[in-house]
Amino acid sequence: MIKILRYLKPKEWILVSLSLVFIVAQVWLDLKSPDYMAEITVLVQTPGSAMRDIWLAGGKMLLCTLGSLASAIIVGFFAARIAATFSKQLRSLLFNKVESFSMEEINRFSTDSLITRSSNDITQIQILITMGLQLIIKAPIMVVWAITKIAGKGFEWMLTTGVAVAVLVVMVGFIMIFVIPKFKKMQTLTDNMNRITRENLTGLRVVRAYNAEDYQEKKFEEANEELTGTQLYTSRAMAILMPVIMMIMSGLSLAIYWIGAYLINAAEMMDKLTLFSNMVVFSSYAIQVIMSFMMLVMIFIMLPRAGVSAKRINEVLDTEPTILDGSQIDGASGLAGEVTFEHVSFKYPDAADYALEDISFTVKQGETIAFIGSTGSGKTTLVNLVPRFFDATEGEILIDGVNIKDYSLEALHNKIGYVPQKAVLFKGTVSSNVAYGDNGGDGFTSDEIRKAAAIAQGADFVEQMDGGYEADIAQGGTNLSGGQKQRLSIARAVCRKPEIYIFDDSFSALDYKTDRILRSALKKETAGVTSMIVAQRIGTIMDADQIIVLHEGKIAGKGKHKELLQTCEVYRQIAMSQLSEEELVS
Ligand SMILES: Nc1ncnc2c1ncn2[C@@H]1O[C@H](COP(=O)(O)OP(=O)(O)OP(=O)(O)O)[C@@H](O)[C@H]1O
Repeated sequence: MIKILRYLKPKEWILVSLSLVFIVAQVWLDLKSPDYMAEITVLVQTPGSAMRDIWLAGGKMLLCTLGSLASAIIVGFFAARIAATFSKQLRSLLFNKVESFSMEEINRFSTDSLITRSSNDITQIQILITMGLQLIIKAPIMVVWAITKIAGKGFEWMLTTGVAVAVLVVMVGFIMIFVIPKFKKMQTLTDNMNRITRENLTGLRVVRAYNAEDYQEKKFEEANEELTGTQLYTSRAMAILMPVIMMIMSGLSLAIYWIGAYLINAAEMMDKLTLFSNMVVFSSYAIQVIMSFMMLVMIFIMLPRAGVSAKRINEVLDTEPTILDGSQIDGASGLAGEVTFEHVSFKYPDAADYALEDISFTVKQGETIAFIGSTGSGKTTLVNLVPRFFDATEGEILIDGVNIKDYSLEALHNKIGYVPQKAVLFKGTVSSNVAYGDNGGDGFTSDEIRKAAAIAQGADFVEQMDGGYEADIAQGGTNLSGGQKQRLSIARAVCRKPEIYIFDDSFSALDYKTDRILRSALKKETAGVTSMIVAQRIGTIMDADQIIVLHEGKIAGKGKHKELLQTCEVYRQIAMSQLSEEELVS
């Protein structure tokens, strides 16, 4: 918990210091009140006291109470401000950190856990600061101060107060031993709940189509029950704790007055008044001591859960991304768009086997290289190494003669127009989706957006949409068909005018005719740009300058379509399953 406080800004520390001043003032005022009460008690018991003096003492007591109230309100305001700005700061830090993560770190934490850490965990810290700042500072000061006030005012009363505090400490300790592990579990269970809810919402169509509502509900119910059970356990423990503290507090008052009655009874006439006044004052201070312990208990309730949350947030913030930024901006001159793999092997983190082994090839500027192979042969993995979504385990990848690790990530990504297997669209408009991101230039003009959409064969359907290029796109592009989404995704890559295109099975959602027209438009309009194409269809890649046939992560064949038909059995089998006899021999 302490570690996370390093993210508090100086301005917030100033507010914490000011809160400290007001809290000390509040404690002083709270502990001053009983002194005036003792004064009033003595005045009332002393014959011939002036009414004016009683009013004066009463007035001072009232001022103390009002002062304490004002201080509490001010501290409350400060605490709310510190908590809100600190949460904002943590949210931004987490967001930026997660953005710098490679797929390895994201998979390690899991998306659901990262969402809980950025929302629920931060809320726990916010609650602790809002409610706890006052208590954390006030309780210890109050305990020490109140004890010094009552010290020496009567051994019997001190002993009674000591016993009450001891009972309280044992009770709280006992409950905490059982409750703290549950708080830790609660955050993991919240992750689990988020995972199931998210899975259900994103896969809703499949859930319905397969009548899997009951199955999903059962999964949800199990997670929900477990979370509720844990919450109930902790709430019940706390529900026992509070009345017990109140009982100890009332019991202590009763014991002080009871002991007081005996002491006053046995005392000389002259000492009775002093003893009575001491008893009244002592009981007030003793209540303050117990109240302070009660505050400490509340801190103990909030602290473990917030502590767990702080640890989870720190875990993310302390994680160093495995993909480190280089500094190079430009590649070797005259090589714009050249990609070389030199004996590249790759193993997914925690995987036993290599997904790619000893891959070597070079594709020159303006050429098209295609990757084909059975499902799971490593095609996506291979192209994902180029934008450094993962780093190669062995070997080197060069772009324009420079190792991709030496480029700044921004410069590297500016060279690439990446179209993923599954089109990703963001909430906004057609234009904002096509002119997405930054390519290191001055942004994109509407002509460039239209041209990119036309090359991607998307102009016709965009113009028919309500609002054309300003038409709304729902989150995830749910108001578009698969092929339309894919075309906008391709237009986005075209619009940034990259040196290298990466099409990861990006044409599969298009019909054969559109696929062919789109590729010929791309070839014509973007001559000089290197293309790396992953495809399942032979028709999509048979014109490529170079085809790499992958089989179980290794290169099974390399060459042009006709050569491969002669030399590569894997390729021939794929081709035979897709092309007619005439197409094969032509
Ligand atoms: N994130 C991951 N973690 C661990 N293993 C993975 C991961 N992604 C893919 N793999 C494994 O790596 C291998 C290659 O997967 P890849 O997605 O590259 O295949 P692919 O040829 O693109 O398949 P497809 O044509 O079905 O898209 C597969 O065996 C797969 O199980």
